[in-house]
Amino acid sequence: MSADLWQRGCERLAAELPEQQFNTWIRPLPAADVTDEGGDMAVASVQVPNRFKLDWIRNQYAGRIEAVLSELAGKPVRLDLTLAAREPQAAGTAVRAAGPRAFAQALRQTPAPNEAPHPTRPASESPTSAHLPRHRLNPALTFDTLVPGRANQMARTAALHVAGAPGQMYNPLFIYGGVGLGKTHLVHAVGNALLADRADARVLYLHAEQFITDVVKNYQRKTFDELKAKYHSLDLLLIDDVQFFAGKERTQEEFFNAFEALLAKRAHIIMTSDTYPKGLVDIDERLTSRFDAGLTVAIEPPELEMRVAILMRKADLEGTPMPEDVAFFVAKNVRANVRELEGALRKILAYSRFSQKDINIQLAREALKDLLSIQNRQIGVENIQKTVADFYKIKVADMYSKKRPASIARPRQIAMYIAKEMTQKSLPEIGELFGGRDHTTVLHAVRKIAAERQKNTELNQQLHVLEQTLKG
Ligand SMILES: Nc1ncnc2c1ncn2[C@@H]1O[C@H](COP(=O)(O)OP(=O)(O)OP(=O)(O)O)[C@@H](O)[C@H]1O
Repeated sequence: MSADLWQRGCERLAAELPEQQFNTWIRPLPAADVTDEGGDMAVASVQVPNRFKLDWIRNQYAGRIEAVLSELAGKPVRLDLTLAAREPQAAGTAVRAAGPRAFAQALRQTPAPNEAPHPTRPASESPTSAHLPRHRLNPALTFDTLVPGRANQMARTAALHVAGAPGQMYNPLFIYGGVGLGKTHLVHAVGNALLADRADARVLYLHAEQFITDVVKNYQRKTFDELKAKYHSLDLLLIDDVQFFAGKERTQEEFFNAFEALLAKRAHIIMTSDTYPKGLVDIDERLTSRFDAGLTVAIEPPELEMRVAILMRKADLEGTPMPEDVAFFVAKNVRANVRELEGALRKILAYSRFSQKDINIQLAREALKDLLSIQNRQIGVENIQKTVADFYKIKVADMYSKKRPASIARPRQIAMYIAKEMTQKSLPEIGELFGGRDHTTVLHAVRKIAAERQKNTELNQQLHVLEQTLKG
């Protein structure tokens, strides 16, 4: 594969995209590392400096980048976006963008001072810079483009309600769920809907990480009044991934102040997180109890019919309708979350465009060959987590949460043990899938349960039932 593929791709994108968009999002990216995957597919790996940029590029440009690279390479090229490691991690290592936990963990590894998460990021590079509208909403993420279904019914209904009557019921609204299930999409939808209704509404979308950055900046400059003026004057504050506040005391304090001020003047606050308020760790109780004081709703992984609907809808939006039988085939095989569905769809579209063949099951099977062969070989960790959580009557979210009571920690260890026994995944991969835990935690769980199984017949029996269910 030609080493300058990325360079040529960028030249093409520079010609195609508006200059400002190209300069903001594509030009600053480091050159991709392009590798062949089994000959008929290549992977272009690109490190992105932060999660906000990563999500934005994935949502806005990934399809286009893949299409351009595929055309230039003469074969399908998959784009693999990863979060670049921050100092002080060794240069060249990357934190895979598998979920907020992994990223939060990377953040926590940054050195003192306690709250200086981005010592190396120049202000001009921040996603809060003038390249974006002040509210920082992505106009593509609306209620119209969000496919409804059982999995998001409660959250969507509550969000619609808030968009229609902010500052009244369900304040604050707390939305939680696993990665890639549409939390970010939903909060943007509320902001966009409110602005469509009232163009002068003061709305702000922020990833929690950006709030932290703001607090640090104002702390250094001793400009807390500005910070207050900015946040306390809003009508709607949308704040994503609040679990990132963990361990950041000063940020929590400022957020608490903003929170109280906004509620007092009946502005609305919507937050998202990877776990429910009481499941948050290293966040002051004073805050978590307030998070829970309005309405807390979960977004679950979508069921089969919803996955089919999402695929068909997104394919339509791309201008390449997907036949229903193909959508069922893909949805049956790609189950983890919507982001993965989007990835599968992109692969199929790129494959179809490149080979100039219509989309059918055969083509989908070829495009998703790698993914399907992995799945056929092994039972998914997600399935293990669900089965074990059902069996011990805990929430699936507890599998990724940092909660430690024995009633949760034990089923989690059992799930890790089964994941090691029944899948091909490595200890670090399993740790990652259990909320970004260290591989030594997984190893400890595996050894502990394996040893106990020898002595404890009741546990052995339970494990047996679980294993049969999973094989079933
Ligand atoms: N119901 C849905 N209909 C259409 N698109 C969806 C739906 N749910 C999620 N998506 C899409 O899936 C992708 C991932 O969603 P989103 O970024 O909102 O997930 P998230 O829950 O915020 O994940 P994370 O915790 O990783 O930030 C987005 O491109 C979003 O538009």
